[in-house]
Amino acid sequence: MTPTVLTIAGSDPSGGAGIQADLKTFSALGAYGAAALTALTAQNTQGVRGVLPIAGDFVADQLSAIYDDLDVRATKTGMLGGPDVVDAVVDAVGRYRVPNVVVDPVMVAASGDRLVSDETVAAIRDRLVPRASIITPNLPEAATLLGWDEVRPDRMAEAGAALRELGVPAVVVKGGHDGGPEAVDVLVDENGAQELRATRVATKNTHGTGCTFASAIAVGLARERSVYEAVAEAKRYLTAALQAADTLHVGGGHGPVHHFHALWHSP
Ligand SMILES: Nc1ncnc2c1ncn2[C@@H]1O[C@H](COP(=O)(O)OP(=O)(O)OP(=O)(O)O)[C@@H](O)[C@H]1O
Ligand SMILES: Cc1ncc(CO)c(N)n1
Repeated sequence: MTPTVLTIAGSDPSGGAGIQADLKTFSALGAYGAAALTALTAQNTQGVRGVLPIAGDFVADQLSAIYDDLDVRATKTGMLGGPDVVDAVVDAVGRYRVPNVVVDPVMVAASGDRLVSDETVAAIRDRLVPRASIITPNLPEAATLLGWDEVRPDRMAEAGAALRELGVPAVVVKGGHDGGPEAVDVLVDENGAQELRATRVATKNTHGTGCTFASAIAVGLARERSVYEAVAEAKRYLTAALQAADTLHVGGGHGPVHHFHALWHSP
C-alpha cells in the first residue's frame, strides 16, 4: 500500500530544501506526500533573504484539515515559524494520536543563515521533542538543544543519550558537516548507540540534505521499518542523491541534491 506522509515545514522557493525537498523525497521513495506550510522564505542556493511565518492558528487549521481526512502514517517537521506554530503542531500530534513523528530541529540554513528564533527552539525542545518518535539534529543543533558549547564528533553518542533524556526514544546525531573522509551519524535508541557511515561526497551541493534525510526516515517509518532500518535506508538514498547532485546545475551557491537520481537518466 502507498503510505501517506505529511511534512510540516517552511517553503524554499528555490526548490532544494523545506517543503519542496520533502515532497520530492516522498515522491522519489514511493510515498504519497501531503504538506502543511509553517513559513514562507525568500531564499536561493546562496542565502536566505526573508522569512514570513504563518500564524499558528492557520497552521492548526491546515493540520486538522489533513488529519481529519487523510490516513497519515508518518509526519515530518522541519522549519517551524514561531512558538505558536510549534504549539499548533504539538496540539495536533496529541489530539490525533499521530504515529511516527520525525522532528528535524531546523535552526540554520546550509548557507549559515538563522531560520528560527530562540523562543521557537525552546518550544521545540520543551514541547515538541517529547512527542517525537525520533529527532535528527546536526552537531550545532544538538549543542543548542542541550545547552552545551559544542558537540564534538567524538561525543555524538553521549549527546544522543543526553538528548533522549528530553523524552524522545530515538536520536540520530548527524555528523555530515565534519570534514572527515566519511559522513558519520550516530543513532541512539533503546538499543544503545550505533554508527552509520557513508563515504563523504565531495560536492558543495548540500542544500536541503537535512530535510531530505528526515523525510526519507519518515517514509521508512510509515512503511513500518525499524528505526535503524529507516535511518540506514534514508542514508543510502541521501548518499546517492548527493553523488548525483553535480549533474543538476541549479544556482550559484549550495545547490540541491538530486532527489530523482534513480529515475532520471541524463544523456
Ligand atoms: N558531503 C556529504 N557526503 C555524504 N553524506 C553527507 C554529506 N553531507 C551531509 N551528509 C549526510 O547527510 C545527512 C544530513 O546531514 P547534515 O549534517 O547535512 O544535515 P543538516 O545540517 O541538518 O542539513 P541542512 O543543511 O539541510 O540543515 C546525514 O546523514 C549526513 O551524514
Ligand atoms: C524552508 C527551509 N527549511 C529548512 C532549511 C534547512 O536546510 C532551509 N534552508 N529552508
